[in-house]
Amino acid sequence: MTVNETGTRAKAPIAGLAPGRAARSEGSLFTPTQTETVIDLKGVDIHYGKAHAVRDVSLPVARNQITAMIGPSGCGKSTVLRSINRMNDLIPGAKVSGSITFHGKDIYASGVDPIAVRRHIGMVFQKANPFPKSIFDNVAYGLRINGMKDNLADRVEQALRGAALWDEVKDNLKKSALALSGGQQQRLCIARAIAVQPEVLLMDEPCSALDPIATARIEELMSELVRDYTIVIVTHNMQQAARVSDATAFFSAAVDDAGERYGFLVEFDETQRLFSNPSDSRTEDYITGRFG
Ligand SMILES: Nc1ncnc2c1ncn2[C@@H]1O[C@H](COP(=O)(O)OP(=O)(O)OP(=O)(O)O)[C@@H](O)[C@H]1O
Repeated sequence: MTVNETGTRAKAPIAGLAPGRAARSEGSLFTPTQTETVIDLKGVDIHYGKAHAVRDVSLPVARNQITAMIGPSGCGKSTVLRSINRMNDLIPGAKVSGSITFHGKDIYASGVDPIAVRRHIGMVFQKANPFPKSIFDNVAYGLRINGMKDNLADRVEQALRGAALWDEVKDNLKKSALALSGGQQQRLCIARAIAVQPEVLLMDEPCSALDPIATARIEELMSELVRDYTIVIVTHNMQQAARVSDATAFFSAAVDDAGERYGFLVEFDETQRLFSNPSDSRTEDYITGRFG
């Protein structure tokens, strides 16, 4: 993603991205048609060492939509999310196979720089993780390391405005980020993520450490951000998925014949339909609380 003269976002290919590999699986049950597919997972398998943690996931992510991933603990939601911007590369023994494309280009192709991938596909974590630096320096961090140092103050302001935090911090930009409340810290992390103008934001349970008021604020913010960004969120909170997302992927876990536990995608559909009329009984059992 590059910033043009008017400050609007323009798509730019990631240097070194080659055309996508052939997909191995048959695709998911539902393809969002309203907007273009930005990220496309096809037949994705993820191992941690010998453990085959996630099996055969196919999932298209549509532009300017919120795609939610829900499911019981340990079914692989975070693992799949991390594979979308190559964060799993940082985990020793983690291996992703199958095809994950960004605008049709394979993000795992040789020659693709994972740091460039993460600049286009940013991430916000479960627990707000501001650096022990000032509010300004937290937001400026990614800009500096990516060489985006022109108009630094303006870019920081825009990111803080985009994360709905500017009015609360504009007079205290030199204050330590660690002095902010939990909800403010999470919005600061969102500002840090959007400062480098990514196209996609991955959010791994961004509200799980927040109180209901701070959670509502982040949910409201997500509905504003989705006008400019494509968002994928992992959440334990089904009500949250139902409230904020356009499409929902329900994951579950099973044990294979060898006794090994693995996660897989059960159903992917428009959020409203998945929650009101799921096509798989396992989804219905989960959303109605009968899962056991
Ligand atoms: N860093 C890691 N090293 C080894 N195994 C891991 C690692 N992270 C996750 N796993 C394993 O992969 C599987 C899926 O875990 P993951 O955290 O992706 O599930 P999840 O659905 O996000 O769970 P939760 O909702 O509890 O966060 C689990 O069996 C887990 O133990």
